[in-house]
Amino acid sequence: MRDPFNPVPVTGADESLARPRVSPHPYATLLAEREAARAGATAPRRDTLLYLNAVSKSFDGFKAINGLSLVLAKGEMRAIIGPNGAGKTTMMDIITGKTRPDAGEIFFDGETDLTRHDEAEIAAMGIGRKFQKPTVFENHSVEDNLRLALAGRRGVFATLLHRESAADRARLGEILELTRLGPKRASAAADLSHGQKQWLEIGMLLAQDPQLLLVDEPVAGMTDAETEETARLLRDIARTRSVVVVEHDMHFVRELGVKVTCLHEGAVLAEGPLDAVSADPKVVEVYLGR
Ligand SMILES: Nc1ncnc2c1ncn2[C@@H]1O[C@H](COP(=O)(O)OP(=O)(O)OP(=O)(O)O)[C@@H](O)[C@H]1O
Repeated sequence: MRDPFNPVPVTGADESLARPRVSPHPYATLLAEREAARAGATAPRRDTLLYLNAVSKSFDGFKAINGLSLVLAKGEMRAIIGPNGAGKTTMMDIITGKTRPDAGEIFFDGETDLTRHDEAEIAAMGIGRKFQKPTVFENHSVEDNLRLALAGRRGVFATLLHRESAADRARLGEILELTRLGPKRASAAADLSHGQKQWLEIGMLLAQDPQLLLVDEPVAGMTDAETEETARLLRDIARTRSVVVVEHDMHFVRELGVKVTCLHEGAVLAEGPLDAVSADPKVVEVYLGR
């Protein structure tokens, strides 16, 4: 027979089911509410690859980054523009753990708090950074540069003992094709053009299979043809991973055809399609007022 005040049947097998229902303790209710609030607060960052909220960083009292908030979706490519000193490099330094922020939140892939990790850990998590100047091994062939990068995670001894697997060979072929360096695979890196060296370095980063690639002024010093090819290359890369590109060259940014964030004095001044951002009077003023 069922207890009319307790619809749970008394079976005897599980005594917990037989206990009468009581209202939760007010403290339990408070905890549940807090948990729900926390889940609500973290919901927006779950769908994002990179989440910066109210990030600040001062150098000797000067606010290089000042309440910067930025959200990058999984699989998104974003162009970051802004006049000299806007905080673009400092932002990249903070994301990659080279510089620690004074305040603010930075989450990677929804849940990982980047402010609790150092540079090496952040790189190992899948955030690759391409600096402006290419740093390839000049005396090695294109292929060997990529092989070293592919083997990078194994460590030096393991690399020396390692025999190239079919998977590595396939990946090498993919990266050569993606970076437009297939015909140059046997050439020494020293013999590549400036643009090709940049592509090789991008290929070396791809060998680490990053989820997020940060690229600092990739087309500085490139020919117009190389600049256009780099835009295509980055668009190809962004099919499988997220990319943040810092760039001054507006022709190149237009070629990328992605959402643009304009930084100024360490915060976001404007965000949206390039045409809208470049027509924004605030943006025009900071660029013309330089
Ligand atoms: N380590 C540091 N010590 C002191 N000041 C710094 C340091 N790093 C950056 N700054 C200052 O912070 C501000 C932002 O610099 P940052 O290099 O991030 O700008 P940027 O947008 O990358 O500029 P650019 O386009 O010229 O590379 C600048 O005023 C710079 O002088």
